[in-house]
Amino acid sequence: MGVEVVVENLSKSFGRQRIWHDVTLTLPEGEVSVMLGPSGTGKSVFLKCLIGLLKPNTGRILINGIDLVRCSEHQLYETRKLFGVLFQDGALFGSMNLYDNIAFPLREHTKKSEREIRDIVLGKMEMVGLTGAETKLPGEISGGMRKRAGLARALVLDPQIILVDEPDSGLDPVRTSYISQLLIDLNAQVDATILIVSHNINLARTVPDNIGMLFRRELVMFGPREVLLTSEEPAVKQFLNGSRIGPIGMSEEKDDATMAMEQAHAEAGHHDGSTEDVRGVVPQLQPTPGLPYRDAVRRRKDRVMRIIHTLPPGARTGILSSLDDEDRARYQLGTPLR
Ligand SMILES: Nc1ncnc2c1ncn2[C@@H]1O[C@H](COP(=O)(O)OP(=O)(O)OP(=O)(O)O)[C@@H](O)[C@H]1O
Repeated sequence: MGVEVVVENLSKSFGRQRIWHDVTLTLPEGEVSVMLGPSGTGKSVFLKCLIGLLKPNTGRILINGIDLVRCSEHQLYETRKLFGVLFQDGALFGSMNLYDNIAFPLREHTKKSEREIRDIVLGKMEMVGLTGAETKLPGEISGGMRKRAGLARALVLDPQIILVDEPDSGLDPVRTSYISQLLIDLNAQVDATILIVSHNINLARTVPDNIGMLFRRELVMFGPREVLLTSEEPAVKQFLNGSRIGPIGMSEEKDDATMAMEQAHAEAGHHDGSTEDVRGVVPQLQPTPGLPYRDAVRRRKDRVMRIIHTLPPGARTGILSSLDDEDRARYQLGTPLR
């Protein structure tokens, strides 16, 4: 299972340029979180600080009791092994085919035989829907496929924390929905802690368990998805609606069988992730039918129900209306009026 990441009073400047300060949040173990924010607010810098590629000026980043800001080089090296990172462009080597790109971390960091490597690489390629593309070069495939290949490579060392920088960048809305579904499916299968940096509203509405937002060099908020999605905070409302009014200034063909299967899933009530001018809390994506249940869902419900009395009314309503009869019995809430 994924590990918890605790960030306390983190600040980062480059020279005299303050990027953000006093950022405090916890990425709960095995849950999916999204960090939103307008361009240039330092989301990528935040990811790089988490993995130790950039050093924050003050604050702590605690993982398994180790503070990454102050630990030794050896501890940082060891802790980094817990991470898998998908960079914006996939960061693939242009001269290597997908198989060798994905095998690269295994050949660099492990003593596994080529036979073991083959099993792992093909397994991860299947997980991200790239079976059969082993010999393709990164330059020969679409942006969506490159993201998938980058994700497969991020997964080969079985990370407990997965950082994803703008999975939607350069993708059309349909491919973005597929990547969204893939991230939820991955979480169901590997139960890793996932942090996604994005400014895609649909992805933020439908994928994460928790959402935060950076704006004006601060973390405006971070918490259960229902809090941000029902927030009256002007910057948050404006951002979610993609409006100019507010404080923020200026692959592939699908075959018939797949289409029929997806239609059947939709008719069976599986939400497809689309949101058309929807306000407030929309249903969260669920794993594709046939995949395991996301363990994070139960853990998050327990966690959120413990703090629900501290949350704003809109968030409380959103959380309570997402509970089914079994949940209501579990949390001793009685039967709602229908
Ligand atoms: N290594 C660096 N040295 C100096 N300044 C940097 C460095 N890395 C990032 N910055 C600055 O930090 C600021 C935040 O950049 P960052 O890429 O984190 O923003 P972002 O929120 O991820 O933006 P976008 O959504 O457009 O990708 C920018 O002003 C950038 O120029």
